[in-house]
Amino acid sequence: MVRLVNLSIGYRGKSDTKVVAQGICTEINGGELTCLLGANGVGKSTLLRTLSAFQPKLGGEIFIMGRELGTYSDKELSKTIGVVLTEKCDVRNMSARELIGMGRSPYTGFWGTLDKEDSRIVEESIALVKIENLASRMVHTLSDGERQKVMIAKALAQQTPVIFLDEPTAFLDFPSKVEIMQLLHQLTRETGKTIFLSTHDLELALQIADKIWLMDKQHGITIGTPEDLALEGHLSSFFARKGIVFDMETGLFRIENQYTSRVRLQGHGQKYAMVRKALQRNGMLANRNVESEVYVETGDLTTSGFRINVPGKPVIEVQTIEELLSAMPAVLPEG
Ligand SMILES: Nc1ncnc2c1ncn2[C@@H]1O[C@H](COP(=O)(O)OP(=O)(O)OP(=O)(O)O)[C@@H](O)[C@H]1O
Repeated sequence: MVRLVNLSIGYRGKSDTKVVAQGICTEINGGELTCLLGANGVGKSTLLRTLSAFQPKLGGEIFIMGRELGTYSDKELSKTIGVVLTEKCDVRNMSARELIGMGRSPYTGFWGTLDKEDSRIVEESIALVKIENLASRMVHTLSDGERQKVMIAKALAQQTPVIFLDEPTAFLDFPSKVEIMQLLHQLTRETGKTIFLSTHDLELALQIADKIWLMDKQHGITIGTPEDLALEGHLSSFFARKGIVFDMETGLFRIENQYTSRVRLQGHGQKYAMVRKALQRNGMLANRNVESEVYVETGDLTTSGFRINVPGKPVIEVQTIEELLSAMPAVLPEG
């Protein structure tokens, strides 16, 4: 669907040229959700803007459905690529439904009058993004997240085979982030669309994307399924920062804890997992393999409370993890 041949992107100034990335040779497949990840300023927006023909490339070629981007007319382009960028659109006196209707403009006549079929597609797009409640609102009264959803609906109404989105989940609350990513993923599956988006929502991308592009100043762009990137060590090295570790078991990142003491746990299931999490968050390395004289019986969901066992002392029983956390420092030697 999208093929990049030796693409260079960046900014041509009057006296100098700023190259943001070069030598990009790769493809974006149809029917797949591809997520572009990278640190602030690495060039994600520049790449998306270049692929959307909003800014000129520095060199190389961009083929969209077999044709070089430069050979498309504006009208052809608007029937081929739907774009959702981060720039705020300054529209006043227009309802969300009317703005979404503008997604139909490549198909309507000069006056932009929507026929029955256009209106049906607009309503369908509104329903897909689940913003029926926003459709009649004026665009300038919407919150950032609400407006973002409207822009996504507009891109859907445009019915293009390719959609590029720059940080579509940036302003959304967590359930909306998940919903939008799932919707985009489902669209690639059901309609064979090519959807390429940039995001800082790492965890979500790793769980939902078919392909991940890691963009990095040092290595350029590394591409693969989230799982291949994990196995090949790209994810851990890409996000190698103090305090962040890639957990191979879950395939997700977690915050590294600094442990000052250790304690053995006995138990299983959810209660075991939550006790482990709480103790580790508080600097106590805790699991069933740790060797320590003091140990905590977490029990399971059929038992109540938690039991702290200290050699030579009566068992301490507590009811909540909060109580457990306050009791532990007094019974646990450091180190
Ligand atoms: N108009 C411009 N002229 C010159 N340089 C620019 C211009 N716009 C952006 N840049 C620079 O290009 C580089 C890439 O910026 P870009 O906005 O593409 O990064 P990004 O990966 O999208 O970042 P973020 O995650 O913060 O949105 C940065 O160094 C930025 O300062």
